[in-house]
Amino acid sequence: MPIIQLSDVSKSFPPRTRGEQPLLALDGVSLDIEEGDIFGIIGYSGAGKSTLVRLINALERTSSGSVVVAGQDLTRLREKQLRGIRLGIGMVFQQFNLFNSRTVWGNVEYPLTVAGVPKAQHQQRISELLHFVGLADKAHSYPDQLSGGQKQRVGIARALATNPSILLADEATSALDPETTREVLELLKRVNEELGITIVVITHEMEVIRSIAHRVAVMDSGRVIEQGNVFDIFSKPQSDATKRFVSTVVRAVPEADELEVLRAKHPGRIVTLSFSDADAGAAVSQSQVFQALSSGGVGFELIYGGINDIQGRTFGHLTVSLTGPDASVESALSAVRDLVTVTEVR
Ligand SMILES: Nc1ncnc2c1ncn2[C@@H]1O[C@H](COP(=O)(O)OP(=O)(O)OP(=O)(O)O)[C@@H](O)[C@H]1O
Repeated sequence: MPIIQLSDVSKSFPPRTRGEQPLLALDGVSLDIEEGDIFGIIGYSGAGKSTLVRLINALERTSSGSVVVAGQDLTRLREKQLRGIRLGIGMVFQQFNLFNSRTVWGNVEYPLTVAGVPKAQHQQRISELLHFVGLADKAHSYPDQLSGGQKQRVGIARALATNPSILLADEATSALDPETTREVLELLKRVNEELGITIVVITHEMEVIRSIAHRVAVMDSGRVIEQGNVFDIFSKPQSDATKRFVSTVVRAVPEADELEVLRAKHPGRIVTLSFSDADAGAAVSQSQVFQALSSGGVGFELIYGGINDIQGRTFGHLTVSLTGPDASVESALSAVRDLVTVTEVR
């Protein structure tokens, strides 16, 4: 049973000026997010990600379709019941949203007070949370005395204060440098693994998806255009938008301008060989591929690409230039096609 289930969800906003069409921010979105998962949602600006988050944490209502969170259909609940649902969902924001006038301790205490947790329990809970995020020594600092990464750690501690079962991280690392991003993503991973909290990560950065997500949905113009486990999406993206996202972290097929440079240097026939450990016998087939290529007097040179590791599994795209008599190249390639995917580079 998924902990979050969206079925055919649409959300439209009234037009900004009279006579215009309503704006369809979400258009028939269906998603199942399993308990214990780290689920990534990626899309460019305006794709509908934030709207989706606001439906999951019950800040907005759907125009049609249903949102079920922890077994409760939010579209059927009253405002008072929705408040209960919100308590079970922690939020982490891009701009941290801390109270600058309160200390780190005060920021983490705030949700405990709002939730009516007895004062006598605050001390232990806050201290536990600050230890968990590695900020026990900053309890009495104010946000403007902290680095971006430290601020986001406070944001995470605050989001965890009331023991939510779900954490929504909306562009949580987008304001951070790459090194700090890695630290915050590692912390989110610990939140998932050690505390068993389901995490929904909203981002426009594929590197974030690669680093921590188990499953991912790609959004474009209010729709989910592709979804699946992260390895499959990275190794075999289907839609153009997904391919563009993947190409930001994976060198697959050379772009037109790169190809021009490669062609000038390598006169042979250029093909890309795509490997994946999901293909049967992949470990063996790499050496078989190179044997097959070099047989029959065919020369080959690796000119572009690389092998990628996604959560312990490998795939790669290697572009090679093949030289030799046409018939030999063709026969080598037909043997190779039995082992891996071969794409002609034109
Ligand atoms: N309250 C609103 N009223 C009118 N239009 C809205 C409202 N909220 C969002 N939209 C519109 O819905 C579309 C989706 O916006 P949304 O903020 O969900 O996208 P996003 O993928 O989160 O983008 P970003 O990363 O820029 O926030 C946009 O065209 C946006 O202008």
